[in-house]
Amino acid sequence: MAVSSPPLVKPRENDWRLFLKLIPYTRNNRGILVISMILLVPLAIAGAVQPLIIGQAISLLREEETWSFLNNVSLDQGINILAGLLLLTVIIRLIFSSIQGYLVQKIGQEITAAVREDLFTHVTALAASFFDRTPVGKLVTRIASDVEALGDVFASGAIGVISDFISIVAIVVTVYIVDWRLASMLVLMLIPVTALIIYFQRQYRKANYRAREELSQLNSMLQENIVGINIVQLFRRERYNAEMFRAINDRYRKEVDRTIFNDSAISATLEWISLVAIAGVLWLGGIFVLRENITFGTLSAFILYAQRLFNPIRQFADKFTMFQAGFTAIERISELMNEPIAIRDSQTALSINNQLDVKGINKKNNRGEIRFENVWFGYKPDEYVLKNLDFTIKPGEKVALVGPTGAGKSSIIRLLCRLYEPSQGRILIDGIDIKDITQAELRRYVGVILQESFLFAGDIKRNITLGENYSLAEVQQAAKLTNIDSFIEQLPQGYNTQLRERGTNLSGGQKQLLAFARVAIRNPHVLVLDEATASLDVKTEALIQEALEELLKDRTAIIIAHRLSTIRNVDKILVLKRGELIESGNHEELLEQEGLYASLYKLQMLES
Ligand SMILES: Nc1ncnc2c1ncn2[C@@H]1O[C@H](COP(=O)(O)OP(=O)(O)OP(=O)(O)O)[C@@H](O)[C@H]1O
Repeated sequence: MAVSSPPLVKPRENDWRLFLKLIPYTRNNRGILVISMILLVPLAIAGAVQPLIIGQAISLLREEETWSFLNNVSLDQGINILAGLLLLTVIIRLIFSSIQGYLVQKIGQEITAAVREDLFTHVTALAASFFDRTPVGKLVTRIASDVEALGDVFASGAIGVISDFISIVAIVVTVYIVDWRLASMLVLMLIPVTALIIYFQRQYRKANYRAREELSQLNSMLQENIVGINIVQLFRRERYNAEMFRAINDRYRKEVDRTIFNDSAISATLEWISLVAIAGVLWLGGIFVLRENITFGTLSAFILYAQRLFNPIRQFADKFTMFQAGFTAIERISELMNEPIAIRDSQTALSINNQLDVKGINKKNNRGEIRFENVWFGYKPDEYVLKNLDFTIKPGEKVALVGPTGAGKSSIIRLLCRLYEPSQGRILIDGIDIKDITQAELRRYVGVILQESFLFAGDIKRNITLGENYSLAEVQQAAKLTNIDSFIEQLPQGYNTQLRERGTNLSGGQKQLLAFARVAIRNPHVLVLDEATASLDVKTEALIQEALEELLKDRTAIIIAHRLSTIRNVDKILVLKRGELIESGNHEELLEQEGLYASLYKLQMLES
């Protein structure tokens, strides 16, 4: 359980480059995207002319110079026309902004859904070694809340920023048309504001990245404690773990505090500067009015502009903070997306389909041969757990792997199924390097039953078919073949009995029985049992052994068992010690050799 402070990972990729990664996701929504962009133009224009109309109304009342078409109408009529125009701009903004808001949210949701889907597909394709080093909570945070943060960017930010930008441009252009001197003063004030905002944004971004990292840790710890709740409670680790949780929680809170500080600093700067801008306009504009350079109406319009100019900037800044959070999210998501899929189907594998002849049409006599050719393997480079393994298992042969804990038995199975790849050497099935076989084909050919099988939430039938297209009759037949049909039928709803997540409403042995049916239905040519019967009681084990004899007929089998009495009848026993193959032969031969196997066997006999 890692509780140390995560290293500060500085944002590496250029923000806009990160953003460009999302462009392919807009493919299906280009039409809507274009419409929502077009709607921004009338929205910005309607917003920019409002202060002008109000300025004109004041000028009209003060009998100053106004737009020419107002000269020919009475004061009443003029005010009515201006009020009507103002109302029109309000209605345009109201209607267009709601349509635009809806469209943008819609695109945002679609993009996030697509990103989430891609991420899920990618993560599930990653090799076992990736999952060895990545905490589950971290992955869940990335797929769930980072993608959500990205969604926020689109839902309320992305197009909004463009909209704010267009509003700022529309206002700047309008003020320059009305009076360039006052306009220049306003624009000059934007420079220090922008500099300050950029500074606070940067700080925000860093703090936000750290906050997300801390959140990942928080979720990892939470997830670990929930999954391991039995151990936590049995060993009374509640207070100790709560203390660790408090430490991570505290670090998370501090980082979030920092983001809030920077966010508030931006709002405060803008609040302050917009007041200064209004004061500036009043001061300079007041001088111009006294010199009769400009009208009262123009001055009023400028005061409104000063206020309005900083409004979109404030929103711009607000959204920018959201953007920064979004960039952090994209960065973390793309880190995950860039994680290479270490074990891929090779071109050879893809080009020659059905090499292993899963259905067994061609190579009837030579099926299920396994060969390890000088195989070396380590989970970490240069720390070999399997050393120079070289053996052949003939078609139809039943072989047991025996050896002390940590000898490397399970690692052999993981290599055979290509969950990991050998550091050196080759593994061949029926004479074909497993690298040249698609993973789908290989895993169909080799059926594995582990000591503990994982069950998914859903019914029994689905836990056997795992979503593949098997009929109920086939499921029943597989259950019958493994002698577990009567167990399933006595469950309240038979094959439709709902299982809870991880199969918590079944006993360890019952879960194991389902695992047998799950493999039997797939009819693999090579069967691997990794301590598969260890959690069964003697009676059930006998039942399964009987079924196994049936199941193992004409198939190659590799059996790992600590109880040596269960493997006495196999054709060959391979004895491993610290990753090396030290003995091989059948039970009698090995007893005669009086090596490790003989001593292990005698020890177990004495115990029993
Ligand atoms: N995912 C992993 N990452 C790093 N090291 C691992 C990993 N899995 C196993 N090991 C190490 O590899 C060695 C062989 O483990 P393996 O599980 O193959 O042994 P085993 O013979 O099946 O043991 P057991 O009988 O206890 O199941 C052990 O020293 C173990 O610590």
